[in-house]
Amino acid sequence: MPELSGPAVRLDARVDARDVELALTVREGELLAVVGPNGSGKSTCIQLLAGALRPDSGTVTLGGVVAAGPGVFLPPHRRRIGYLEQRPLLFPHLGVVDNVAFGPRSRGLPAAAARRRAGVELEAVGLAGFGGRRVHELSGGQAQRVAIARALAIDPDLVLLDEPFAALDAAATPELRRLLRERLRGLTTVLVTHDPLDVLALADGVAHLAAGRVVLRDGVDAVFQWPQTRFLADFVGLNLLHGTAEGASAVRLPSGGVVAGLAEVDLRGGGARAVFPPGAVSLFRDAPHGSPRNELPAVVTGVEDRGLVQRVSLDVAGQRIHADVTPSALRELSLGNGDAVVAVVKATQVTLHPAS
Ligand SMILES: Nc1ncnc2c1ncn2[C@@H]1O[C@H](COP(=O)(O)OP(=O)(O)OP(=O)(O)O)[C@@H](O)[C@H]1O
Repeated sequence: MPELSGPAVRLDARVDARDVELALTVREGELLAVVGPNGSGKSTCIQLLAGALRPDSGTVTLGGVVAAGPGVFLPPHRRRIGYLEQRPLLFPHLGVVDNVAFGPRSRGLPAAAARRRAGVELEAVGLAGFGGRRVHELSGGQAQRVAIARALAIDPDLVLLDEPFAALDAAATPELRRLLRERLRGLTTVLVTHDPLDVLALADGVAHLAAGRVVLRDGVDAVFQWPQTRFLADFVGLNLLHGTAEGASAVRLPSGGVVAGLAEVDLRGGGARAVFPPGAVSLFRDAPHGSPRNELPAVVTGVEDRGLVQRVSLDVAGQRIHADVTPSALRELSLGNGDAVVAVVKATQVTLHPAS
């Protein structure tokens, strides 16, 4: 079979007035998370891809087609892009099914076929039977599901997600993340987010933007274990251990240890990650007897004074985690680099995620 030529998305474009110059590629079927501080260029990135903004120089290539470049500019409706924003922005004068059918219809599908397609998409987001509803009869979470159905009903070449859960109440978010994870499988996607859990649950890779430039492009595991910038370290703020799923509620590390936790999504075997905050880790010189908790043999690789807490960096058989301990606990343990310790974490403080 011939190799697919080039990435699904290639952005290499400059917007003079914003001093934004972004260069990045996204592989076919990859979900790339774009993160960065306020004003770093995340929205500009989305606008360039969507066709809401024309670059002053450079090119935007989508599926091998130049969408923007010297003498070329495809407006949004000529790009096959599924767009999901913080707010669902449904047409208030149309019913649910017509909101979803609008895209396929305006791309030339006959009315009946477009409505059939809309029905399939609504069913896939758990809203079978909601087609006849009015938009104002939906909850915030249901409206966002309709927006997902609408975004995917056009068979997009590229899906853009701009803080898709930011406006939802926290209780609705895990279910929607699960749904998006399932619905986006195999679709090339760019996700802008301020939430590390979105990155964990959805992303294959991460692009870190600062001052209008891509300063780092890395895999999710690497970003969590070895954040290369202060921003990323603060952004992730969580420990991640990579391994393979062991049953429904544990991850087996390559070194052999097992970390039990709580799984939001069915792990289904294969790669899996255990995630927990540094504050959930206690350190001991020797394994505490009879503890039902996760115990991980580790070696101290550094101690950083963070004011109220001391952040201890630990090597767990080649993977890195952090423990936040009080200054007095650190003094009691009198820890130094190279010391062997046992890191203990309660299973209820560990969440487990499938690794894509
Ligand atoms: N409409 C605009 N006109 C001129 N400059 C703009 C405009 N929108 C954004 N900028 C500038 O472009 C740069 C990138 O902004 P952008 O909105 O892309 O950042 P962002 O990462 O999305 O920020 P946030 O997290 O606050 O949404 C910033 O310096 C910003 O001030």
